[in-house]
Parts: sequence; C-alpha cells; structure tokens
Amino acid sequence: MAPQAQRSARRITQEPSGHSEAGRGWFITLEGVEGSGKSTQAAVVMDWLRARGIPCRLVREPGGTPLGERLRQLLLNGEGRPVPVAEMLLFAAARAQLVETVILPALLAGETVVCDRYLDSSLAYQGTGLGLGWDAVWSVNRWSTRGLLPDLTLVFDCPPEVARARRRRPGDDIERRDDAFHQRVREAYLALARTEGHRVVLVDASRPEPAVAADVRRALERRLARGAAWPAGRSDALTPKRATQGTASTRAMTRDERGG
Ligand SMILES: Nc1ncnc2c1ncn2[C@@H]1O[C@H](COP(=O)(O)OP(=O)(O)OP(=O)(O)O)[C@@H](O)[C@H]1O
Ligand SMILES: Cc1cn([C@H]2C[C@H](O)[C@@H](COP(=O)(O)O)O2)c(=O)[nH]c1=O
Repeated sequence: MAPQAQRSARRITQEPSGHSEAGRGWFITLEGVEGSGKSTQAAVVMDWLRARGIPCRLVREPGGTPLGERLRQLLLNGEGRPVPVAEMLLFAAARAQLVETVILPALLAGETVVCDRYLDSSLAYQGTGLGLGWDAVWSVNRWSTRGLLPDLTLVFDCPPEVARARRRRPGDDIERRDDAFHQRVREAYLALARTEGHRVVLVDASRPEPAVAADVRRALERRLARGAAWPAGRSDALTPKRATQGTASTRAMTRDERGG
C-alpha cells in the first residue's frame, strides 16, 4: 500500500445509524479509476432501480449543474493547472452546488440519486493521489456536502493499466497523470473499502461486463434486503429543519480536522 494510503487507513465516516428515514430516496455512488466501468455499471444500477419502479436520476461529478459543468471544463481541460489545494477546493465547490441544488432536493422528494463519482474521488485523487491527506479533504467536504454520505458506494477496482487500455477517448488533464499517481488512487480506493466497509462494496471490475453487472445487482439486492435500515447512513442534511440551517454533520471533527 502507498505510504499516504497507509497513513489514511482508518475509518473517516460514521456507521449508519440504522434508523429509517421513510420517504427519502437512496443515495448511491460509483467510484474507481478512469475506465474502470463506472458509467457502464451506472446504467445497470438505473435499470435495476427502474425495474422495481423506484424513481431515480443519474448525475455525475464534477458536473450535473451549469456551474459544475463549467468547473469540470476548467478542471479537466483547463489552461494552467490549479495547485493541489485549489484543485481540491474546485471539486468541492462543484460538489456543493450539486448537493444543494440537485441531490438533496431529489432525495427529499423521494427520488433515488445515482452519482458517478462523489467525495471518495476527492479522498482518492486529491487526498492520496496528490498527497493532501484524507483529513484535509474530508474537513472541506463534510462542509461542502453538508455531511451527506452515500447509502451505498460501489468501488470498481481495476489495475490502472487495464482501465487505460479500455478508454477510447483521449485522456483529460487528470487522466494524463503518471502511473504512480493512478496506482496511489487505486490503493486509496482499496483502503476506503477496508475502512468504510459500512457503505463501500468493492467490485472486481477487471472481469467481463456481465460478471461485474451481476456483482452490482447482488450488492443492490443485499443492501435492499436490509430493508428499514436503508436509507440510513446519511446525514443531518436530510432532516428538513437542519437542511435549511446548514448544520449537517456526521460525527465530531477530529483534532487533525480542526487543525490541531
Ligand atoms: N468490464 C469491462 N470489460 C471490458 N470493457 C469494459 C468493461 N466495462 C466497461 N468497459 C468499456 O471500457 C470503456 C470505459 O468504460 P466506462 O466509460 O464505463 O468507464 P468509466 O469508469 O465511466 O470511465 P471514465 O471514468 O473515463 O468516464 C468503455 O468503452 C466500456 O465499453
Ligand atoms: C469528482 C472528482 C473527480 N476527479 C477526477 C477523476 C477523473 O479524472 C475526472 C472525472 O472524469 P470521469 O469521466 O468521471 O473519469 O475527475 C478528481 O480528481 N476528484 C474528484 O473529486
């Protein structure tokens, strides 16, 4: 494991509370290195939900709002690379806009939201890949997301070289980073699967699409089988009173997050 991932290998978010929030939609995120098959499997998740009559929408990060799409353009195809902290803050800004204007309203209206990348991407790419650390990234993101955590995160694990060989389009600014960067990102996702096992399911994405899709359906069925406990592992942001006050949190901040 990369030293950064090792240092970060502890749980950062809270165990789901287990209390049911009837009427709220589920929040499902898909993660992995570029080309691991997230978008392909997002369609599988959407089909699975629709087949059960569950109202759902698919969004992506960065993006999903006019501001987010502008930031995506700047971040991935921009001129003049932002420094690591600026990059992390720009992803967090796009995320804040998406959470506030799209994800939370949809969840509160009972829609299930499937998000192609979310805060785990920032933990893996900026926290570990760029070496900012999980505590710094989490402290910004618990604020930008109002503490909204996924009910289920599917991490598509695949060696970066296998994923790269699958991609048909030219790589963006981040995809073009070196092999060591992408290896660190993969290891960060593996570390997240270990430390965030209450919400993260690791899927071996190096296999053919149908085998990966079968695992995805199984993960959804298992999660659904928990019944009343899902939706659960989310945030105070879904409590309407708090949602308007903007005081969501998932746990007390650590000394590191507070800055000592
Ligand atoms: N399990 C698989 N085996 C082989 N090829 C796959 C598999 N899953 C997806 N692909 C193919 O790999 C390419 C990348 O897949 P996809 O766009 O779903 O990945 P992604 O993780 O969303 O990529 P990105 O992060 O770059 O948007 C596509 O051409 C897709 O058809
Ligand atoms: C949300 C988020 C994304 N990234 C990176 C990861 C990818 O290189 C691109 C997104 O493009 P894709 O089509 O989804 O692969 O952005 C990141 O570095 N940090 C983030 O928080």
